[in-house]
Amino acid sequence: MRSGGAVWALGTMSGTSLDGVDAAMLLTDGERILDFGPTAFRPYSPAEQATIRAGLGRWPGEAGVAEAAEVVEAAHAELLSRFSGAEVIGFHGQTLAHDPKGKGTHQAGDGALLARALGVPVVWDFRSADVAMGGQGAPLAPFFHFACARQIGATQPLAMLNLGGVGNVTWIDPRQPAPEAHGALLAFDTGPANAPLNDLMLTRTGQPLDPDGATGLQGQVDEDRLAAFLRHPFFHRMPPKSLDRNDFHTALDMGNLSTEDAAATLAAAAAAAVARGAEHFPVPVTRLLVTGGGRHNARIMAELSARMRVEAEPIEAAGLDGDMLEAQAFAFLAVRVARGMATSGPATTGVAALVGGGRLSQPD
Ligand SMILES: Nc1ncnc2c1ncn2[C@@H]1O[C@H](COP(=O)(O)OP(=O)(O)OP(=O)(O)O)[C@@H](O)[C@H]1O
Ligand SMILES: CC(=O)N[C@H]1[C@@H]2OC[C@@H](O2)[C@@H](O)[C@@H]1O[C@H](C)C(=O)O
Repeated sequence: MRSGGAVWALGTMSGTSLDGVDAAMLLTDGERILDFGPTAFRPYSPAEQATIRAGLGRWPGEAGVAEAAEVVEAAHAELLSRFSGAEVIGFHGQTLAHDPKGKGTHQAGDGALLARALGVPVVWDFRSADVAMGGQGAPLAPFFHFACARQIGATQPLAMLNLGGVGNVTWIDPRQPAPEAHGALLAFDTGPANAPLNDLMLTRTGQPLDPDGATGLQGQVDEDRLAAFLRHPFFHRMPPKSLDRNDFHTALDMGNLSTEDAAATLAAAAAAAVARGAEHFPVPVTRLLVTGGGRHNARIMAELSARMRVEAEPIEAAGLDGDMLEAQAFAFLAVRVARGMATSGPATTGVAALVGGGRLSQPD
């Protein structure tokens, strides 16, 4: 990869919802976004998804992990071979386990193998260095969110909220000179987002999600269960903080509630968790831009607008692509890693100092 100026980078994300792999091209110098390029999505087949699911919660060397990694690598190799012109690839891999204060963080998939298969340098293992230095290892998108805020011409503090399996929010002050600057960012995982709702829908209806929030829109929120959920110790921790996909499993038991009421309650829980998190924002935001699949859930969006002092808008309202933002983030971060720039800091992961995580593997 060239050492200066903007380059085309190709980023990927295989998220906690296990639906598939996103890939996106980005023209960037690691500071600014010069252009957005083509994007693509490759779903995991049910069999592939089952293999990955069997590896969830497992650590390198444990049963099922090698098989999950093979699925992840093959899916990425197939998807990424459809692109051309990238000088570097940012390969996130699939998080199987995340326990930053304990065993560490584990993303399945070998970037060195992909570099050889694709003939392009690959940056990967983005989270380990941050965890090794005492950080949460997540979220990592915030430095990219800062660049996005600049790119859309924001002049006042705003928030970008990703509602995937887990939720994560970035508070941004675009008046600061750079994401590393003191007071530019505050980021953290907000709580569970779609994962518990997907699990409920699958168990109760056989459908993998609540389409557009239609089921939740028909139900009533169980306020007692919501209040019990908000008593979880996670909400009493100061940010930055991060979550594993299943950290809230027992706190979100919907018992014998009807499917409609359970879906409404889980949608409200996702939104209430964000509102709780927003109490930590240094100053209130002028916009709440929502990315990730949860922005399609009308019940979650309505609950967000009701619980925050600002309307929740899909990030498309600002001209950004809510399906591809995470993949674009890892394209951006790959360029930063390759150029020795920081990818996280005290305000985004709680790490002691600015860190440039990630390993760079050359094709030969
Ligand atoms: N039309 C829709 N209606 C309701 N929910 C939807 C819709 N489309 C997507 N979702 C929800 O969004 C989820 C996928 O979101 P996304 O792709 O942002 O997650 P991810 O990137 O895998 O997760 P994470 O960001 O936690 O790693 C789906 O599992 C589903 O719950
Ligand atoms: C450990 C891990 O993979 N975390 C993911 C997950 O998905 C959403 C949320 O939990 C966030 O912390 C993170 O991903 C995004 C892309 C991030 O690092 O910014």
